[in-house]
Amino acid sequence: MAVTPSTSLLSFLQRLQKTAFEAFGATDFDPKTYVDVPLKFALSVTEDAFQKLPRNANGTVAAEDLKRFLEAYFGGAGDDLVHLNPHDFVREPEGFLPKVKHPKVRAWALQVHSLWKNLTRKVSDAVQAHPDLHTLLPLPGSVVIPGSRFREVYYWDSYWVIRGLIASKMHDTATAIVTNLISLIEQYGFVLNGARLYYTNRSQPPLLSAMIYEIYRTTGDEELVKRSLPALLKEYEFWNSDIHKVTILDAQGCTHTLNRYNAMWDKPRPESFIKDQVFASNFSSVSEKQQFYRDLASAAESGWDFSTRWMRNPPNFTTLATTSVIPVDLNAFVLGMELNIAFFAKVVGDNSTAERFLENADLRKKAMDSVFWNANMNQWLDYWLENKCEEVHVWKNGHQNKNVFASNFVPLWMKPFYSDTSLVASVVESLKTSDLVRAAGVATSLTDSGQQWDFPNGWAPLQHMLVEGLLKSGSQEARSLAEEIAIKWVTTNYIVYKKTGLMHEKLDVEHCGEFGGGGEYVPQTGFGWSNGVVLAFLEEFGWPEDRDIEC
Ligand SMILES: OC[C@H]1O[C@H](O[C@H]2O[C@H](CO)[C@@H](O)[C@H](O)[C@H]2O)[C@H](O)[C@@H](O)[C@@H]1O
Repeated sequence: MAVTPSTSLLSFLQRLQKTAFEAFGATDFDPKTYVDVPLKFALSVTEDAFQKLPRNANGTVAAEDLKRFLEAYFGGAGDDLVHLNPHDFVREPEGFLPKVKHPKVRAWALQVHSLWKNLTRKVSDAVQAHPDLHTLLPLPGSVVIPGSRFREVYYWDSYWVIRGLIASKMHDTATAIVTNLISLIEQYGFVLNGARLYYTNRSQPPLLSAMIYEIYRTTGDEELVKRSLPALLKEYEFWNSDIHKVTILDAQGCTHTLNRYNAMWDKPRPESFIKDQVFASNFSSVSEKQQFYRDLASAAESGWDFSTRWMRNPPNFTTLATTSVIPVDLNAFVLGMELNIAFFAKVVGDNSTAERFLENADLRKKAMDSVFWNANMNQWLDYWLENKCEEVHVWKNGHQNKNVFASNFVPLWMKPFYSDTSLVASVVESLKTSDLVRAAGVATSLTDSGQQWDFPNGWAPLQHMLVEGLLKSGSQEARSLAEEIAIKWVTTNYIVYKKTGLMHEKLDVEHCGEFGGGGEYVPQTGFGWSNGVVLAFLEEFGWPEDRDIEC
């Protein structure tokens, strides 16, 4: 199985992380900080000084000594990404959110819009000059980061950041993000989870073609389409290579090819090294540990890190088996990629590529109908593989995951599904009665596991995909449900912002006006995709003067 080699810089920073954990203790400890800090001197010099630190009998370093060492030998985490004033930012762009009439909501939307200034960064010249001293990867253009501990650009977050930037009329900043992601494909063959050395072993939900589609739809930038197409074809190969590909023989005897998440990593994630090792200590053999680490990193590749969606026996975390799941949403995203590539190929006049990708999309649609669709629940369900090593898996009814997740409705975001009127009617009914739609938005799942991609958390990207899918269907009932969800989501973001002065990464959809929690790090603020989705919803639905905004 493919594994990306580790580097001596990462191995050293992992040792530093462990030493810091022992010296400073668990309270307020964020392991990611210690793999993000830039080195001031060559690795050999830094390692040498680290070796010479005084240690007590059990090998730990005193907190004061470690603090002094950190100050002398490292910059601050995030110092190597410098703030940048986006040149296309204006305080109130012409034509900004024309349907938002309520003065309070409009004033808040302008504040959210102004957050792009806080979140826009450029990789410092120091990284370009000495990449060996940084885990941050050099990028050609400006980026928009999610915020707080997420101080680098992320793949799928960027889609919703771009949707917000488009509402903010910041097309150049949006294009610069795409240019960076394309440069990652050129160098690594795929878009990384994020632009850090420790993310080079995995991707994230593939939405680059959707970003380019949205920018093209707004700007008509054919040049962008032309230079993106080769990179998209390369990315498509990555997702359809052996590690991500699964073949299924369905109940009618037809063979289908679908995709799964599968990170090229079988060690603890450097950014969460200690926690991963503690969980892996439940396994005795090396191969079991390696498989568990691969499944952890693959859950990170899915963007849903972590969730009962990937557990054989939820909520037991050590039963995580992401690579044994064929995920509904991933295949919907790849279907979208196929349609977008076909569209772009037409734009540049490459008709044979367009034809080929329309055929691929058609085959994937059939595969999704056959493997995921559950006509009793009127949802698309993830499929659990019995034995991952089989060349061809024989489809079995009992292997669909009957638990309800927001991802079970993501195919509705894609044209072949939202344009089927009778299908839409049954899916809308299913979503309404699913229990997912709560006081403040759509829940991620119905299981309160303590993991962040589960109940009661609601995430901006999930709200947006469902709302947009419902809207695009054109059905009146679907539109009403879309508007109901969007109003709930905007309201809870507004109230939380008024209470805390911040935009949050995830929200508690059971309680309007509360932010979310759970998972392996403290709740983060900033926050790229939340800002993007609020602006996109306000652009679409507006906010009338006579509608109060309260929980
Ligand atoms: O450090 C732990 C994990 O954090 C990231 O995941 C979460 O934040 C991302 C940025 O907003 C988001 O894209 C992802 O959906 C979140 O779950 C990171 O992507 C993981 O790889 C990392 O292990």
